[in-house]
Amino acid sequence: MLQCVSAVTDRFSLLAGQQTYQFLMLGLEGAGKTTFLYKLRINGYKKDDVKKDMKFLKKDKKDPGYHFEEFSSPSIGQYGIWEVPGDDVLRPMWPMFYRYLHIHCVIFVVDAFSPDCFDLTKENFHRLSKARDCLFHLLNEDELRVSVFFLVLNVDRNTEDATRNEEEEQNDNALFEMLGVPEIEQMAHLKTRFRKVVMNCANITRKDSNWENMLKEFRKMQVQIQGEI
Ligand SMILES: Nc1nc2c(ncn2[C@@H]2O[C@H](COP(=O)(O)OP(=O)(O)OP(=O)(O)O)[C@@H](O)[C@H]2O)c(=O)[nH]1
Ligand SMILES: [Mg+2]
Repeated sequence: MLQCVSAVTDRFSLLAGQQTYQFLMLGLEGAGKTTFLYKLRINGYKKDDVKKDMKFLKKDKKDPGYHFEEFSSPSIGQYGIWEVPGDDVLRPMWPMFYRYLHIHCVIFVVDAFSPDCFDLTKENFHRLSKARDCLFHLLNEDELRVSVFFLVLNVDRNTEDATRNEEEEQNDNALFEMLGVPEIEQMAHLKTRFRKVVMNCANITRKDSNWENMLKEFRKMQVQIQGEI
C-alpha cells in the first residue's frame, strides 16, 4: 500500500505546475475500465488481447493494479487518466487517488455488456445497488465537489451512430433508474456537473465521436463549474 501511495505522489509531483486535466476512472470489478483505457491508449488493441495481457501481468505480479496514461486532445489539451480496479481490496483505496490528486473528472463505468446483466436476478440487483452506493458516495465526497462526473453505461453494441431501438432504450433507462440517475438529475447542485453516457468501451478509439463529445462536454461543464466557484 505504501508503495502505491508513493508512486501516486511521485507522479503528482511530476505533473505539478502543468495544466493537465486529471481524470479518474472508477467502477466495480469487471465493469470494463482497463479495456476502455487501453482501447483509448493503443489504436487497434483488441479487447481479447487487453484481457490476455492483463491476466499475464497480474499472474507475474507486475501489474500495480491501477493504471495511468497521458493523452492530448484538440478539444481539451493534455489530460491523464487514472484507472483503479473495483474489487474489494482496491475499492477502499479509491479515496487515496482523489485526496492526493486534484481530480477534474470522474468516469464511473458500469457493466451493461454481460449477457445476463439485464436479468432480474438477486446478483444483478446487488451489483447495481453496490454501484449506485459507490456512485452516490463519490458524488458526495468533499474532494470531488467541483469535479465533473460521467456515468458510463458500457454496452455491447455499436454506439457510434446514436440511434437506439426501443428495447435498447428501455434497457438503458432501466439500468440508469436502478443506478439512481433520476434522483441525481433532480439535484440542483449536480445539474452542471453530472452526465450519463451510453458507450461501447471495448470498441472505442480516441477519434470516436462518443469520446470526443465527452471531452468537449467535460470542458463545457468545467468552465461552468469554474464560473460558479
Ligand atoms: N463484450 C464486452 N466485453 C467487455 C467490454 N468491456 C470489457 N469487457 C470484458 O470484460 C472483462 C472485464 O474487463 P476489464 O476491462 O478487465 O474490467 P475492469 O473494470 O478493469 O475490472 P477490474 O480491474 O477488476 O476492476 C474482460 O474480459 C473484458 O474483455 C465490452 O464493452 N464488451
Ligand atoms: Mg481493471
